[in-house]
Amino acid sequence: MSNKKKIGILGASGYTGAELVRLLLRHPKVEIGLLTADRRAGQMMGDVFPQFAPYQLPQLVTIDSVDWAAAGLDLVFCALPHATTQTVVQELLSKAPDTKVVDLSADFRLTDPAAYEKWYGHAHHALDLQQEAVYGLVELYRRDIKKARLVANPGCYTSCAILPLVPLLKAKAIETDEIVIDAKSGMTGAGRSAKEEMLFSEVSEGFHAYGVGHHRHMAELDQEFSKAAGKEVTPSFTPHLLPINRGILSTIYVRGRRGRTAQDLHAILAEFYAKEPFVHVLPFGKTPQTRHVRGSNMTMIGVAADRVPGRAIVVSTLDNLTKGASGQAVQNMNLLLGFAETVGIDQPAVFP
Ligand SMILES: NC(=O)C1=CN([C@@H]2O[C@H](COP(=O)(O)OP(=O)(O)OC[C@H]3O[C@@H](n4cnc5c(N)ncnc54)[C@H](OP(=O)(O)O)[C@@H]3O)[C@@H](O)[C@H]2O)C=CC1
Ligand SMILES: CC(=O)N[C@@H](CCC(=O)OP(=O)(O)O)C(=O)O
Repeated sequence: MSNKKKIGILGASGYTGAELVRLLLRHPKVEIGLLTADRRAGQMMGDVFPQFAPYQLPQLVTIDSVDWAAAGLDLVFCALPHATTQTVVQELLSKAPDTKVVDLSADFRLTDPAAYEKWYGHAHHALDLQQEAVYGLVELYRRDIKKARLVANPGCYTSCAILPLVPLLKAKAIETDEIVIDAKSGMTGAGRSAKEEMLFSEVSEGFHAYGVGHHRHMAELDQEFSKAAGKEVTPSFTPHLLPINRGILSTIYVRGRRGRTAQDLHAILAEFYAKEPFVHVLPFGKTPQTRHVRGSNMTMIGVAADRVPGRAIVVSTLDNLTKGASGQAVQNMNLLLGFAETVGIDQPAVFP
C-alpha cells in the first residue's frame, strides 16, 4: 500500500486547479485521489488540458457525487469561484473533520465579516470557519499555518504587494498614508470561463486599468497592512490587465519614514527574506521582470531610489498561477502535512 498522502482538487478543470495538478504530478509525497469539475464533469483531465493526457489521473466528477466521509482524503485544495466555496468547505469539514483544506478563493481571507459583506456583496455563509481560517501567506504566518485545519490562500495581486510592503510596515520604515501600488496582471488571473472582455480581440495590442478605486483586493491589503502597521492603512491600488498569460508585476511607490532612504528599505527587505526559499531580493537598484518568475514559485523584489527626495520605488513580481495561487497552496500543503516546505515547488522559472 502506498504511504503517500491522498489529495483532492476541487475545480481541477480551471486554471489554478490545473496548475495544482501540474505541480502535484511531480510531488514525491502525495497522490491525486479526487478531481472535480462542474460543466466538464465526466471528462478526463487530458480531454480538458491535452498536456495531461499521458498521465494516469482520476476522472473529473461533480462535487455532489463525492462521499466525503468515505473519500479518505488527507487534504483538499478548493479552487472554486468565490462564494461557491463556503458551503462546499462547510459540508466537507462536517463529514470529514480531520481533512485539511487549502482554499484558493477569497472566501476565508477576510477576518471581519462586515468587510466580507461590504466587498463581496453578501453575508458570509460559514462564519465559524471564516474565524477559524488562517491566512496562508507562508513567509508571514508559517507558525500558525502548521497548526491549522483550514488555510485561506491569499489573492494574487495581494501577495505581490504584501510580501514587499509588510516587512517595511512592521519596521515602521515607510509613511503609511503615501503607499501607491500600480499593479498589472496576465489574463489567466481572470480564470478560464469565457468572458467577452477577455477575448483576444478585446485585450491584445492594448492595455487598460480596471476596478479603479474599488477592486476587492483592497480589503485584503487593508487587513494585512493595518495588522502589520498597528494602525489603519488604506493604500492606493490600481490593477491593470496585461495581454500576457502568466505574471503579475507591481510598481510600488513609498516614502521613507524619519529619513529612511531607499537603500535603508532595501536593507530591511534583504534581511527579512535572507533565508526564504521563495522570495528573492535583487541587489539595490535592480528590478525584476515577469519572465524571471514564470512557472516558478518565486517572488522577486527590487528596490531603487526615486528622483523625488525621500521616495523609493519597489518593484515586485510573481506568477499569478504559481506563487499567486497554486504554488503558494502547495507550499501551504507541505507545512500542513509536515513535509519540507519546498518539496515539489522548487523548480526555477521556464526559459526563455
Ligand atoms: N486565476 C488566478 O490567477 C487566481 C485565482 N484565484 C482564485 O482561485 C479560484 C479558482 O480560480 P480559477 O482557477 O482561475 O477559476 P476557473 O474559472 O479557471 O476554474 C473554476 C473551476 O471551478 C469549477 N466550477 C465553477 N463553478 C462551479 C460550481 N458552481 N460548482 C462546482 N464547481 C464549479 C469549474 O468547473 P468547469 O471547468 O467544469 O466549469 C472549474 O474547474 C477562484 O476563487 C479565484 O478567485 C486566486 C488566485 C489567483
Ligand atoms: C486579471 C484578473 O482578472 N485578475 C483577478 C484577480 C485574481 C484573483 O483570482 O484573485 P481572487 O482570488 O481574489 O479572486 C481580478 O482582478 O478579479
